[in-house]
Amino acid sequence: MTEPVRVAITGAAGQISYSLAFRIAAGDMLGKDQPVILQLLEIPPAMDALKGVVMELNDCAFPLLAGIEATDNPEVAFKDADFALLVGARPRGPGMERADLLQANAAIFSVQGKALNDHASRDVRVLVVGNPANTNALIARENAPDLDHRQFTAMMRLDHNRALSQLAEKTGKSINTIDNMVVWGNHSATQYPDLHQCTVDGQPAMSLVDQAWYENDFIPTVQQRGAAIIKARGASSAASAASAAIDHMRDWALGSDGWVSMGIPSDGSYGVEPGIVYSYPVVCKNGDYEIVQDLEINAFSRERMKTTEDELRSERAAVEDLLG
Ligand SMILES: NC(=O)C1=CN([C@@H]2O[C@H](COP(=O)(O)OP(=O)(O)OC[C@H]3O[C@@H](n4cnc5c(N)ncnc54)[C@H](O)[C@@H]3O)[C@@H](O)[C@H]2O)C=CC1
Ligand SMILES: O=C([O-])CC(=O)C(=O)O
Repeated sequence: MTEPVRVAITGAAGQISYSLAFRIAAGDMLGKDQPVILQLLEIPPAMDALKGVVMELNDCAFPLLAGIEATDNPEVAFKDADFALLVGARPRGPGMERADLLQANAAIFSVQGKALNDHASRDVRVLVVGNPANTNALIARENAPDLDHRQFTAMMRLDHNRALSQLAEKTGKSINTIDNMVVWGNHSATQYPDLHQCTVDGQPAMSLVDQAWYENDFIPTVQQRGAAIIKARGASSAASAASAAIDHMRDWALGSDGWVSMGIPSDGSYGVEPGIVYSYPVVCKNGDYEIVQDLEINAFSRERMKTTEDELRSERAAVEDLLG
């Protein structure tokens, strides 16, 4: 029998986790032959609700679920964790931008970065979902000096999947026919979903759509999708966010089928300020990720990549005091 791995989830009694924890326990993230121990973190007022989640997880009788730890102590939740999904944070409501959550949520990620540094497996892979995800990942990482920067990533996969879905719908083709989708930058309204590298059924995507649809429909729809869901549902995306988190971690651990978008520490590729957590096209293999290099970037793309980079620089400046 394969040894179980430890998967920590924060905000475990929240909306996203209500989907996420069950899918991980079912084997959707790490495969149908990999047992998992779930280490669930909540804040004290939500511990009763978390008890209910644990009861339901048990009631599913998942064969791969080798244990559950429910706690309000980050040091316990992250102990020996191989994977950490940092979901717990306040979500935005109607009319807010994700950056409005910066002050409310930033402190959570400095505490959790320290706890990961001191207690997690030395190979822990961290995905930050709680918003504003990129800058929260930066805060967590800067508080974990003993871990490699590359172990801290932010979720851009929901944006990537939204872009795939919009393009599939527009072209009438299935998602499987689309390759080389890219979303650059911040998980915010400045993100830049880029179709210049993308193909549908082997044909350049930009030859299948007109520039007006690309600029005035596709880009803003993907950028504003989170707000559209909040307007429609009265609450932020939950099942689709959980699904994207599973995609992100699965690909990182087991390898991606082509390009995916991940928020990762910039190494200066494409002229982006080193250190900020910026979304790049990456290929995952052998448990690691590598930025897709040498793409041709036209003036239209360059301008948008810069706008979202500038936003990340100003978010970083706003939390300077929390950076370790
Ligand atoms: N990166 C992305 O693509 C997406 C990010 N999000 C973000 O994910 C976060 C969670 O969203 P939901 O699950 O819908 O919110 P929710 O409010 O339903 O759940 C959040 C949970 O986190 C818990 N929590 C708060 N502080 C905590 C702490 N210090 N430690 C552990 N748990 C803590 C709360 O008690 C609550 O149960 C929000 O910030 C939301 O904006 C949501 C969708 C997509
Ligand atoms: O929009 C929000 O606040 C939640 C989120 O990050 C998303 O759905 O992309």
